[in-house]
Amino acid sequence: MINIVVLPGDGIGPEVTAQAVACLTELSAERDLGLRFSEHDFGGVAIDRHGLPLPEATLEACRNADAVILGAVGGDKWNDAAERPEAGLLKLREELGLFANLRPARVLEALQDVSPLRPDISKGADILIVRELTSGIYFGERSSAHDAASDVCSYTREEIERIAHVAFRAAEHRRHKVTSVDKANVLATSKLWRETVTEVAKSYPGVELEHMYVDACAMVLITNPRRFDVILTENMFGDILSDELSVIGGSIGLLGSASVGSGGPGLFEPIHGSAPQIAGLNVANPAGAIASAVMMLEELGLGDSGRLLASALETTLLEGCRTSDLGGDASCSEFGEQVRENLRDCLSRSGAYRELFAMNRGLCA
Ligand SMILES: NC(=O)C1=CN([C@@H]2O[C@H](COP(=O)(O)OP(=O)(O)OC[C@H]3O[C@@H](n4cnc5c(N)ncnc54)[C@H](O)[C@@H]3O)[C@@H](O)[C@H]2O)C=CC1
Ligand SMILES: CC(C)CC(=O)C(=O)O
Ligand SMILES: [Mg+2]
Repeated sequence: MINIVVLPGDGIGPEVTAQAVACLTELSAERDLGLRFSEHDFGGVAIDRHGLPLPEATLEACRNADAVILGAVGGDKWNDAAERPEAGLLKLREELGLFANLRPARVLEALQDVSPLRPDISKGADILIVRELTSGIYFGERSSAHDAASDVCSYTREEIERIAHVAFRAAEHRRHKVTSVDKANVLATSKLWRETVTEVAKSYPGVELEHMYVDACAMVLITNPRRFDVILTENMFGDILSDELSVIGGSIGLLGSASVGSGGPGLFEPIHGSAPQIAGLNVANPAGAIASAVMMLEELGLGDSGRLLASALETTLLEGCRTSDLGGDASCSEFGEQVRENLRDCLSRSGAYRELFAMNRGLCA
């Protein structure tokens, strides 16, 4: 049995996670994966029901899980809460030791027409952002008085080393290039970042390292995205750059992510937020949540099943099924149902192949 905790969260979170979980449920039944799901309160909905965004029971369930699926949290409704929903998310990432956030993005041929960039600029762009997730300014001390406020940004060498290793290892399986993004012309943390990444790079002679300032990177992402393979960066820069990157491929609704770290359960969530303006309308794009489910299957060692789901998702987009963020009129649930339809197709073809291989093996024995 594989125990998956589902945290639907707020806004469009429940709508998109429902589609991802429905895909996984079908896949699990067909391939006998033994996935078992349990839902828990998290974010604004947990503030309403329990007075805080990350109740102890939810945290305990996550700690005991094999993987955690999250929708998104937050919304203006909780602006004045003692602890905001987003604070619960930071705490969950920290408690689970999830220091590495992997955010892959590709410009799919099927969606080239919705990329805001000219095809000669964006065609074939394929980038992995490796974002440090449990340190930096989001985790530093905060102070706030009537006329002044401060947020402290700090990094240790060890925190930079471990995330740098993740990026270099990923690049070894991709196109062998890491662009480390910082603001080392100004920030002390960035100077340490650059020095440490340069040192770590020596252990990966087959991977090219370049350094780039974050302001320049924001510009190059939209003028020449194909020059990037793996982008390695700190927490806040990675948060901002990944939203920018998502638009190159058509919509923020497309991107999934995996947060992993110290060997416990990973957290799998789309990169977008709770999009309160479109919540409850059944129009959100669930592709990012489904892409996160694909990453979860890979992380659980179920890569074959992950590839089937990825293929069903890509076929759905190829067929022209699109939610409104991509200029289409499919609803969130219609898009999810189409992915499942294509998944059934992939499953029956993979079943036929399995039978054929078994027959071949029999013939060759
Ligand atoms: N991981 C998380 O739980 C995150 C939570 N948030 C929270 O979400 C709330 C809203 O934040 P925003 O800045 O508005 O960011 P957002 O990502 O929720 O929305 C930005 C824009 O993208 C659109 N959008 C987002 N996801 C979409 C989808 N799946 N399909 C179609 N359109 C989509 C929204 O309608 C909006 O126009 C805030 O409370 C914020 O703190 C923001 C980012 C991540
Ligand atoms: C609470 C925020 C840091 C969430 C967010 O924007 C993200 O992780 O992308
Ligand atoms: Mg973000």
